[in-house]
Amino acid sequence: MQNAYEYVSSAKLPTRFGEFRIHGFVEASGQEHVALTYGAWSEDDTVSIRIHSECLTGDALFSTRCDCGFQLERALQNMVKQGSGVLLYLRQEGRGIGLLNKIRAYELQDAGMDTVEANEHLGFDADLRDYSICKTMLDTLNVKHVELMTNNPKKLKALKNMGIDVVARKPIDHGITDDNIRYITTKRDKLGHAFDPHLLKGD
Ligand SMILES: Nc1nc2c(ncn2[C@@H]2O[C@H](COP(=O)(O)OP(=O)(O)OP(=O)(O)O)[C@@H](O)[C@H]2O)c(=O)[nH]1
Repeated sequence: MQNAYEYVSSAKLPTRFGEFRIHGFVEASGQEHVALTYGAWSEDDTVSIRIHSECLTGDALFSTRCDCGFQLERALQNMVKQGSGVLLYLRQEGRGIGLLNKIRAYELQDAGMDTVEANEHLGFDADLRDYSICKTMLDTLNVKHVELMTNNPKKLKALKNMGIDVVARKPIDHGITDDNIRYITTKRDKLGHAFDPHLLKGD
């Protein structure tokens, strides 16, 4: 493989929400990522996108410890409702520390630490994610102008730094539960996420 990131192949992906296409990408390290697309656009259009980092527990195992699964579902539903959109699904589990380290971090959180303290106790930064593959993915999918579904300012900054025109941010305040309210307020207070204060009034 000559480039740091490469497109591999695409196929139909029917889902419970509608029929998407799935596009595979690989890093030089061998790490695999996927994008889902719904509908069609041209280069001048602003496309609604979600960049979502892997969360096996939330996305596939129905966990309510975090808001990940709720946001993933809402993002796909939004794309279908709007008639088009792109999901960049990045395989950087646990904000980059990996699945088993996330479970170690959960054990520390069960004993009283917050999500940032737990990462740091394990010797990791609070957030180890890298968004550089998004440029290859968006270029391959002919997306130049985006509306990003996120509450995370780091994702907006990363896209702008790689030359993507971020036209707007669309909040994705979905899936706040009693189980994840501390996780969400810690994201707001320590990681800089934007949340509608009305949704967090009970914290
Ligand atoms: N280390 C760690 N990672 C977690 C924890 N809970 C969830 N995660 C991970 O956090 C990441 C959340 O990713 P996203 O949903 O893309 O993004 P976000 O930073 O919350 O930003 P939004 O776009 O606003 O949702 C996933 O990789 C999850 O696996 C936790 O307690 N500790």
